[in-house]
Amino acid sequence: MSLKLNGYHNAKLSGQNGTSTNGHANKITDPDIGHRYTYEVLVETVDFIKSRVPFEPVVGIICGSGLGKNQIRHKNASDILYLFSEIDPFTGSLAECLTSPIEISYTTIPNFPQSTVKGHAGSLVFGHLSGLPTVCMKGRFHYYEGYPLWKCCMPVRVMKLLGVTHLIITNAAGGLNPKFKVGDIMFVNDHINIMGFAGNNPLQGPNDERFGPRFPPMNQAYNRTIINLAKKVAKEIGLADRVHEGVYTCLGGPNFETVAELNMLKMLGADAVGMSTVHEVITANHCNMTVFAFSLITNECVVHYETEDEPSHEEVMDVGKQREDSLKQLVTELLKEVFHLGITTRRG
Ligand SMILES: O=P(O)(O)O[C@@H]1C[C@H](O)[C@@H](CO)O1
Ligand SMILES: Nc1nc2[nH]cnc2c(=O)[nH]1
Repeated sequence: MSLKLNGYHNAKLSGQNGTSTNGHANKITDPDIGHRYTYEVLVETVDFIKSRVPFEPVVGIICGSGLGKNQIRHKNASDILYLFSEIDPFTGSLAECLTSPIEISYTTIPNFPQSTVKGHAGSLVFGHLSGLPTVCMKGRFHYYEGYPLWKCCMPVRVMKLLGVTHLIITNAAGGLNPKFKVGDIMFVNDHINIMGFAGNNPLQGPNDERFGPRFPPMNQAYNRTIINLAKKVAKEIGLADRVHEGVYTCLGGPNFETVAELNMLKMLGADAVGMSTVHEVITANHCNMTVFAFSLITNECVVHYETEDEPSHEEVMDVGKQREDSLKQLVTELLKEVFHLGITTRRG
């Protein structure tokens, strides 16, 4: 059977020549786990990107809902889209902070999934941020779009192969912690992988040691030094009373949670809930990237039946728009500090 994925034959995605930890050849027959991106397929994607971008990014940024939606103005209709006018450094989406940007639409990148969600533009933007070569994902992939977790996380491995050592992951999330207000920022210090409890993990299936180990640790998934730097930077730019630290959890979505579910998540120790990030963080840690993640609290979770407020994606995007200037300033200033200190990757 020959299925087509983004114009590339399934066979190309299912070579499965990764090393199995028990020494046996990987013979995949289960159709659900047999169509992953092999190392070689990702190299093909990376080669395409490298042929269009004249530098290697060291910083990767994944823009959350509402934080990566604006289209950069284009000079022509080709697959590489050059910015031609100067943009105010603190207006527009996070990607607009990049100087001399080169934007590549996901639709033109071999093997890349496509964005289907409002507020997720669907392109990679390359440029410099705080003087550092950076790639920014304007639009991420979610499980509820119909993508399996390994596919949602494919761009993380692409970034790794492009040279990215430090990944900044942003998301929009509902606040479970009663201290959190709409518009606050939560630096993620840990997560609860609820989808993983049921065995749904982006690393499920054959392990290719060229990416990372079969059994990666996750107890230091979020770089402590960067969280502390982010707190310092937040203070310096006047955000001290709007930032918190906390535990993020992700559900599959697309529906927002019931009152009973939210109360359960609170009891479990989650401070914010969203529909992304956890699997990206797992994939990034697996391949030895240094991770910093933060949530923009776009709504307060409704934990009482008497409350009539309802969350909506429109509200999520509106809050993203309102807070994007602060977030951009935070990321820009933080990056200066991170690379001044020279923080190394997890495994040296
Ligand atoms: O991509 P993120 O995690 O920032 O988006 C959150 C979760 C849903 O995609 C969306 C709901 O409004 O916001
Ligand atoms: N699951 C979930 N995702 C969100 N993204 C933004 N707000 C929310 C929320 O309340 N719940």
